[in-house]
Amino acid sequence: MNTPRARAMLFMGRRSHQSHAPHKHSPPAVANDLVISTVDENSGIAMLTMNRPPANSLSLEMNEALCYSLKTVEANPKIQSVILSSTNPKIFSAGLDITELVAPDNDRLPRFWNSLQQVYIDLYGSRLATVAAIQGHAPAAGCFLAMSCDYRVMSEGDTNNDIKKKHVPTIGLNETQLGIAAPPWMGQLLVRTIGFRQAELALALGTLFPPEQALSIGLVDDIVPHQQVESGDHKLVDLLPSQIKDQAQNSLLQKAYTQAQIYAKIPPQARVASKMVTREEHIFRMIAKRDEDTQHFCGFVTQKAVQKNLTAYVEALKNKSAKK
Ligand SMILES: CC/C=C\C/C=C\CCC/C=C/CC(=O)SCCNC(=O)CCNC(=O)[C@H](O)C(C)(C)COP(=O)(O)OP(=O)(O)OC[C@H]1O[C@@H](n2cnc3c(N)ncnc32)[C@H](O)[C@@H]1OP(=O)(O)O
Repeated sequence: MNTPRARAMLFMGRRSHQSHAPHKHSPPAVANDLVISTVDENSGIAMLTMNRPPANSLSLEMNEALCYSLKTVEANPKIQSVILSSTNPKIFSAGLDITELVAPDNDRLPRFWNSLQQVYIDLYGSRLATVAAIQGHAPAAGCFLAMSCDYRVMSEGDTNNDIKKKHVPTIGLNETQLGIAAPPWMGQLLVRTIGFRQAELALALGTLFPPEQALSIGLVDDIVPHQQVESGDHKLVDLLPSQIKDQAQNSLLQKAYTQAQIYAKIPPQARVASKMVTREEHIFRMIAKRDEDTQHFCGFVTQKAVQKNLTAYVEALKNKSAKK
């Protein structure tokens, strides 16, 4: 697998194993509205908008929809950049769908984990320039999605004095707060993003960072004030479906779009080659340990003590939501 040809194919949007019979890790071709895809061939920019209410949590189907949408956009040679965003103004993604982990089905659990691994392989190794537009919370695997992109722009949130309207999003790998640990490849992604010591602290404490702190440690590349702008000055907004059009008229997506334009102007071969330099080793190391990682995950999650923690956590989430 780790040959020059396999490496090049990974980053050119094709997987070396796809030329053979369907591989057990290949996500099935799914088409649904869990991820809304908007493509503007004139600018070379596309947008994938996560649309799984209430929290864009990552279920098996959501992971498959993300991979499918990304691959479909990648197959269009006119597209060079993609923006990853959310239809929920307050949540980018709440991370793994915790209900997948509670009293799991023996057959579905490894398929679920494989689908998450595939999101990492496809997104972190995409030939496209990827920009995360983080409008709301991005805990755990929500943070992982953002870290798998090339650039992260985060909204400062609504710091309105009215406490009811106030909303400050946070981002980070908070797994230890749930009594679980981020898998090695996810934790390593944090190390690669913010450096060893900051990551060591953040992983142990399960820190969720508000936008300014996230910027200061390099977890995001830019933050923008929460504000509406009069109108989009780019064509992509005009193409968006009505359900996200209003939301798109904001400074966050404008900024993400500007960054996507900057990437789209770089000669693609050079941009992709430079991405390979920093990412291929990490991706291939994960692929080599993929089955081991799945076994470890399934063994860990099905432990009695872990099940007890997770059940209590889901209960607490539901109670909190019911009290609103
Ligand atoms: C060495 C170790 C090797 C292997 C390890 C093995 C295994 C470990 C696996 C580790 C990987 C973990 C990665 C993860 O992603 S774990 C998931 C972590 N996610 C969270 O902790 C986020 C939980 N959610 C929240 O904190 C809040 O919901 C949030 C801040 C995102 C938004 O808050 P808000 O107040 O706006 O909304 P809520 O009312 O809380 O929620 C709205 C509804 O959404 C449901 N919800 C929220 N999050 C999830 C989720 N992650 N999964 C499923 N459902 C979720 C919530 O229940 C509400 O639903 P309703 O009750 O209204 O129906």
